[in-house]
Amino acid sequence: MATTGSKSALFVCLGNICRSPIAEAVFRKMATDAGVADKWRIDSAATSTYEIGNPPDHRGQACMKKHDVPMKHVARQVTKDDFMTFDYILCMDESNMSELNRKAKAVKNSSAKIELLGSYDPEKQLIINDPYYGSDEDFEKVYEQCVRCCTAFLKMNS
Ligand SMILES: N#Cc1ccccc1-c1cc(NCCCN2CCCCC2)c2ccccc2n1
Repeated sequence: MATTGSKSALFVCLGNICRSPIAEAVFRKMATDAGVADKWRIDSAATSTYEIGNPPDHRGQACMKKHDVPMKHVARQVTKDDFMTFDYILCMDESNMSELNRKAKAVKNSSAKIELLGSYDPEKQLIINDPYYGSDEDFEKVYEQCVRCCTAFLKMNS
């Protein structure tokens, strides 16, 4: 019997051009491949205003093309509405977490569960580090961590 429950996940990082669009795209491909994409609202956002309106970083685009994962996103900053409408807000590091918790305090009825995406990693790599000043290798590590974490997160919510 088809379940009607729909769920929602917002992936967040500092600029929404490196880590969170990769996580969003990886999770969307997994949900699609599992035949449950229509049950999910999936998006990504930034804690900062640094890159609003920009596409994902070219190094991340190259990484995703290499792994045949479609990625199409325009950077945006997290909104008060996000805290009221998403079930999960999944972020990358402690700085994202503290910034999100600070923002959530200013939202009257914030209901989203704010968690580190890395808390789902079976290899226990809790933090997904910012690759902005890094190499293609660092983007590959972000991708591998997102695959492990999104696999576990989808399984837990299926
Ligand atoms: N900040 C920091 C930081 C610290 C350690 C490691 C990486 C970063 C870092 C720096 C970025 N943009 C350069 C500075 C931006 N300007 C900072 C001052 C206000 C005006 C904007 C990033 C942009 C997009 C995604 C991730 C980024 N991450």
